[in-house]
Amino acid sequence: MTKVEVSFQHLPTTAISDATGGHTNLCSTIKPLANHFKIAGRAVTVRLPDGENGAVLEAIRAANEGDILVIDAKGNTNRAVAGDFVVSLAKGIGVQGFVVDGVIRDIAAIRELDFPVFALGTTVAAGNKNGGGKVNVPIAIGGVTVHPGDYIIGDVDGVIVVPQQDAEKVIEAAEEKILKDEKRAQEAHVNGKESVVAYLNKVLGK
Ligand SMILES: O=C([O-])CC(=O)C(=O)O
Repeated sequence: MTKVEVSFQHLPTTAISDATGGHTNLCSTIKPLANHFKIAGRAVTVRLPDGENGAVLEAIRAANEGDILVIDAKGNTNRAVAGDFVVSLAKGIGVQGFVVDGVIRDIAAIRELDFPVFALGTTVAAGNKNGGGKVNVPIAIGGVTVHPGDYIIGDVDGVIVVPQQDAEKVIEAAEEKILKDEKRAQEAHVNGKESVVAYLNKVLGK
């Protein structure tokens, strides 16, 4: 794993969002399907025709260990982009998780596989298999453009895209923000109620 990947695995999404100004946070309707799901890795992108899911298999074949499949399913909530079988294939080759502007099925089995999926929700219906779709092209998902190889970081607070070329400066800014927040918490709590009041007076003015 690279130094950048290790850093993203340890940084909270909130600090990364503060560092990026929140401009590349996915729409909050894309949620982890279990609260403990956490991902940080590089994007393999998938663009699906509405209601289709065949290209997900091509993306799994193209992925390297630790990659995250980021799937533009056009917001379709009637047809699953994957179920537990497809997820088991992805897990089998070391894919870290899925981020989907759409839905999946077999959620109980996927939770049992402990495979992180971030999605709009679930459905019972399989996706259509008429073909089409593209792997590793620029996509738009949750209001954000994602290029293949961009960093994707997600947890229960949400999902963020960090363009490859911005990664190092975002990590630096996020680390600075964490230190600043720690200093602020220390100042506000060092001496019980008295220091909380002093902090509020400082911020709000007397
Ligand atoms: O075939 C599908 O659409 C997905 C599916 O059910 C599975 O992966 O188990």
